[in-house]
Amino acid sequence: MTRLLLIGPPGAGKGTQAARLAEIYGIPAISTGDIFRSNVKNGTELGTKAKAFMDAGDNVPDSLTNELIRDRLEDADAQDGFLLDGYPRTTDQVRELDAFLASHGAALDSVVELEADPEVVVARLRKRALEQGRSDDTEAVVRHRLEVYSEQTAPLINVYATREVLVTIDALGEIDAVTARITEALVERGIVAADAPSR
Ligand SMILES: Nc1ncnc2c1ncn2[C@@H]1O[C@H](COP(=O)(O)OP(=O)(O)O)[C@@H](O)[C@H]1O
Repeated sequence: MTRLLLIGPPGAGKGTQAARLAEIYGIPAISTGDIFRSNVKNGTELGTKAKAFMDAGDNVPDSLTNELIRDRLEDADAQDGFLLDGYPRTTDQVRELDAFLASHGAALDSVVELEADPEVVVARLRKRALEQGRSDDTEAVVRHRLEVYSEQTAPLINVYATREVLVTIDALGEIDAVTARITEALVERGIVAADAPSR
């Protein structure tokens, strides 16, 4: 049973690491960004409401996001653990997640912060824009997403540090090396068993 959360600026590699950690630990990776994007693609009501915020690089309103996560965390596959990527992003979302977990008698095991220099993440996102063409990867929107991150999301790192669940990982370097840093740190802290695979 592992309940993990990945936090870090856009472009730090949360999505990439989330997919790998989910596979290693056999838990679902739940990415609010991916869920919103698939709703936009499928033209759902939620997608229609979220699209303008996403294209501007702003957070989707907490009410929509909280509802979506509440539903997703009720799914059968999330009952034995999960890895949240991109949620919570605001103090209101932290309160919502705390209340949800408390009402299920659960708590987060660890919050993994992926730390990366802002200029490096801008460069990474520019490269991704060329390769994948995400509509929120233009330079101006990327810079705005970084501002939104430092204003609304970065303060959450202190909240989790105070609760002593924070693990800070250097997100620079090879993808495999970053995954290994995370899995080693989780073993060191006794959050996952030492015989769990490390890659
Ligand atoms: N927890 C959330 N709360 C509000 N909006 C969100 C949340 N997660 C994702 N979004 C929306 O989806 C967009 C893309 O999110 P994401 O894929 O996590 O990208 P990144 O972290 O790389 O900026 C965000 O800019 C925002 O509009």
